[in-house]
Amino acid sequence: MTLLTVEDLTIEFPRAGRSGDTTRPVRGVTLTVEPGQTLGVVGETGSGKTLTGLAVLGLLPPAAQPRGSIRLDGLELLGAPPSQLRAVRGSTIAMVFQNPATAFDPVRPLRTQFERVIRRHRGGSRAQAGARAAELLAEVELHDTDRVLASYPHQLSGGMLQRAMIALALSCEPRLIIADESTSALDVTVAQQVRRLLLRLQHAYGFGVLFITHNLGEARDLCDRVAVLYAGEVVETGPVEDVFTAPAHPYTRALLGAVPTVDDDGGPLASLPGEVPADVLSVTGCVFANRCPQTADLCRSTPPPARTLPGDRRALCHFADPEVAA
Ligand SMILES: Nc1ncnc2c1ncn2[C@@H]1O[C@H](COP(=O)(O)OP(=O)(O)OP(=O)(O)O)[C@@H](O)[C@H]1O
Repeated sequence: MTLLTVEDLTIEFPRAGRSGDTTRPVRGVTLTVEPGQTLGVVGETGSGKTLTGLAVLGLLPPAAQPRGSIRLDGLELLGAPPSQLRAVRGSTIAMVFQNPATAFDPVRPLRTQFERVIRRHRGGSRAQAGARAAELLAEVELHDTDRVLASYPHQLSGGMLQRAMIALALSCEPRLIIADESTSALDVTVAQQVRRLLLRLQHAYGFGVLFITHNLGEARDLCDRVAVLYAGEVVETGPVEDVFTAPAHPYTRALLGAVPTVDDDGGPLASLPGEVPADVLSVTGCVFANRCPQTADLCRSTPPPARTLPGDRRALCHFADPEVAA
């Protein structure tokens, strides 16, 4: 069974000071994650990546009004009671954040924090939880476990803390890990080590990963499939190698054109000429039309359909064509 299915997810916010008026920074997002698979969610800043991840976690800001469907192992999460969502977050889904320092309590040593989480999940004594914490730290290649567990967060390097956070995430034996820019704050070498670690753990434990990043090189390094977001919509999805070697959507082509060498340490997305329309809801056709090098009259008048392409791919474009890029 598919692990995570997000279907037609739209997130609306009331517009400040304008009664009845709304913004819709996420519109019609559909994506899936299979067990043991990593789906990369890539896109420029403000494209809706984080809101999509927060919606899966049931942690959207209170003003957000989501609709659509988010199913985890077949269980509908959108609209589920808060107690059920808390239970899912404590067991089935874990989150790895960009800044591990903020995920840990700064005034408690790691041992206390690990023990609390492990005992909440598994029960048992403090000694048993401490032993499990040491096992988990060894699993993420932090070997001086006594010293690490006795440390306060500020006493560890960013890379060590990120590994510790992955260990904490593993402690609940998650089926899905949501990693939001989880290596962006690390230097290139440490970031790559952490990505390799995630891959190794994924093979060992079989969890799925929703990997949110603005870095195409990172997505290519880690992911099986990719979903490209533009202005709140998934404009292209497919197997990562196929999408990156022969992108079907002009936006994906433009992104890849802006980063000529998408290798292991490929940089962040370069900015493209032009801007996302200030009010995407007032756009009658395709929201990328004002920046697209291939715009036709049809693009300005009619929203593009999600076109299914060979090779388990989809693109939101009237003229989607993976051959164009080849
Ligand atoms: N609490 C909120 N109220 C209203 N609008 C919001 C709120 N949070 C986010 N948004 C809108 O949603 C858009 C998408 O935000 P999101 O954080 O998902 O983008 P992102 O793709 O993760 O960007 P980044 O890479 O910069 O984190 C934002 O540009 C903003 O317009």
